[in-house]
Amino acid sequence: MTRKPIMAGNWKMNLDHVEATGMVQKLAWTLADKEFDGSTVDCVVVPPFTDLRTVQTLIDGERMPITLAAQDVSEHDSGAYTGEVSAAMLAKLRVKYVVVGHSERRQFHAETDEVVNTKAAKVLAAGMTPIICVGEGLDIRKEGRHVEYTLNQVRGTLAGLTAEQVASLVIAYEPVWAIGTGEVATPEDAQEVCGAIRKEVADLYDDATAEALRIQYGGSVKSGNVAQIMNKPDVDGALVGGASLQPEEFAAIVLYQKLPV
Ligand SMILES: O=C(CO)COP(=O)(O)O
Repeated sequence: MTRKPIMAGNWKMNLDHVEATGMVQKLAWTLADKEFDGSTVDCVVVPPFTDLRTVQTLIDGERMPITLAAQDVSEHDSGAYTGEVSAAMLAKLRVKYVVVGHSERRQFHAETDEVVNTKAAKVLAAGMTPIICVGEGLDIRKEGRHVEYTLNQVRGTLAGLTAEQVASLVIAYEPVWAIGTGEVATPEDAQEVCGAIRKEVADLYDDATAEALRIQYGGSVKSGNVAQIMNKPDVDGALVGGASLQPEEFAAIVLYQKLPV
C-alpha cells in the first residue's frame, strides 16, 4: 500500500497573524512555481492559535494546496476552562489536523499519555485527524531503551481507539534530543523506531491498520536531509520545526525528491 507523504511545519510560538500572512503567501508562491498541487504530498502548516483564522482565510480564499493544523487542543468539550480551545472550535475553523502530545507540551505542561489519549479522541470525535507525538529523551536513548519507551507511549496514547481511527491518524516520532539541536537522528535511527511503531500497531490491531497509519519523523529535518529520511520504508513524512519558519526551505522539504532505493 502506498501512503501519501505528509510534511507538517510546526511554527511553535513563532509568527504573529500578520507575519503568518507573509509566510503562507511565500510558501504558496514557491509551491505554485514548482506546480505543486498537493496531489503527491500533503503540505500542512501548524500555526499558533491566534493565526488560525488568518491562515484559514488565505488558504481557502486562494485555494492554496496547503492544509491547516493546530498545535494543541483542550481535553475538555466546553465550559469553565480558561485559556483552553476546544476541538469543536478548531473544526469550525476548518482545521484538519491537530498535534497532540508534543514533547514541549509533555515537558512544560506535564501532559501524560492519558491526557494525550483523551485529546486524540476529542480530535477524532470532532472529525479531525490527530498527529500524536511520541519519542524519547537523551537519557533513555543512552540507556538503549528508546524503542521500548516509545512503544509504551504509543500504547498509552492509542488506548481505546478503534482500528478505523488508528488507520486514519498520524504518529510523529520525535526523539527529544534531536529537536532544535541540529542533532538529526540517522535515517537508520528513524527507521528503527518508526518500523517498531508500525509493528506494534499491527500487533495491537491488524496488518491493514498498520499499513494505513502514517508515521512522521521529527527533529532537525531540513531540505538537505529530508530525502534520506524519507527513503526509509516506515517513514511517511516529517514534522518540521525551525526549518518550517523559512518558506523556501519548507517548500523544498515538501518538494523533496525521492532518492533511488
Ligand atoms: O519539534 C519539532 C517539530 O514539532 C522539531 O523541531 P526542529 O525541526 O526545530 O528540530
